[in-house]
Amino acid sequence: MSKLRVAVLGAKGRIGSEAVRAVEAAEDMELVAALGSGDKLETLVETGAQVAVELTTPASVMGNLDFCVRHGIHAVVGTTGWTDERLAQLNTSLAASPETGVLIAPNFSIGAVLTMKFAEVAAPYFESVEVVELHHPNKVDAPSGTATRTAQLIAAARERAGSAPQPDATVTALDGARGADVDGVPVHAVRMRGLLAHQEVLLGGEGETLTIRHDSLHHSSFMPGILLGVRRVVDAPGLTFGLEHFLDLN
Ligand SMILES: NC(=O)C1=CN([C@@H]2O[C@H](COP(=O)(O)OP(=O)(O)OC[C@H]3O[C@@H](n4cnc5c(N)ncnc54)[C@H](O)[C@@H]3O)[C@@H](O)[C@H]2O)C=CC1
Ligand SMILES: O=C(O)C1=N[C@H](C(=O)O)C[C@H](O)C1
Repeated sequence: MSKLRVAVLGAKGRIGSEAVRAVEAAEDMELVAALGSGDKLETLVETGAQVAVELTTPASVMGNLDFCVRHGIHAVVGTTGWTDERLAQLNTSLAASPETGVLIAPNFSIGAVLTMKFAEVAAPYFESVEVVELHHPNKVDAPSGTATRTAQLIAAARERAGSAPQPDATVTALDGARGADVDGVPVHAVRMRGLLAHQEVLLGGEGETLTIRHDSLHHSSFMPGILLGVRRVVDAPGLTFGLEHFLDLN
């Protein structure tokens, strides 16, 4: 069987360098390009890359994906910064290249994907729910893509269930004290030396609380998800948002 020809964009970054090693170690894949900032995207075409793993920055991701989709190169995307406008733009590019697949995964770790699923299931059963994400201090965006997605899933589940708005008597608050409002769910971001990527979903009801916590302790936690994404995206034309769709969790 021929090996999948894989490129990594953001290859010198924290997760990108780990992804380079994971692709190199995968028996069914060949690393054909490892691109950093300033490297030419034409290399992807010259090396015959079939899948690009996109792990750069919110500022770079759209340009990189536009190139990949125009050249029929599938993409597995971990980079954050996704808005409705950006997703619409990507869908427009994909419509012109209907055989190309793009997976955007807010988080590649199995534990984080399950945290999102468990939070979505639990949210309608509690009056209160807030998300706290904790990351290393070099992270450039807040709140994290994972926390944003978690809050969106929670909000959608509560809306489907007809849940009442969350109780909150706050009248005066210092700016930011109640976190960011993501679809009505407060999201708090902690940046601290010593941490990598962590999240708690706090749920509260009459006389009880439930905490769902996930910790990524090393970038290796993201690698099985990236490799799964690479293997599956070649047979998944269009946009897939969330690794759960490749884990048959839905
Ligand atoms: N979905 C997931 O499971 C995960 C997602 N991430 C996300 O991945 C992204 C990268 O995270 P880190 O590795 O921590 O950041 P980083 O800053 O360590 O790495 C980003 C790398 O991309 C490079 N870069 C910038 N523009 C580029 C371009 N046009 N072409 C090629 N390379 C370019 C930078 O020079 C840098 O080396 C962030 O958005 C982060 O939130 C990080 C970990 C897990
Ligand atoms: O920047 C990071 O490190 C991470 N980014 C992603 C996010 O914003 O959710 C995934 C994970 O939390 C690590």
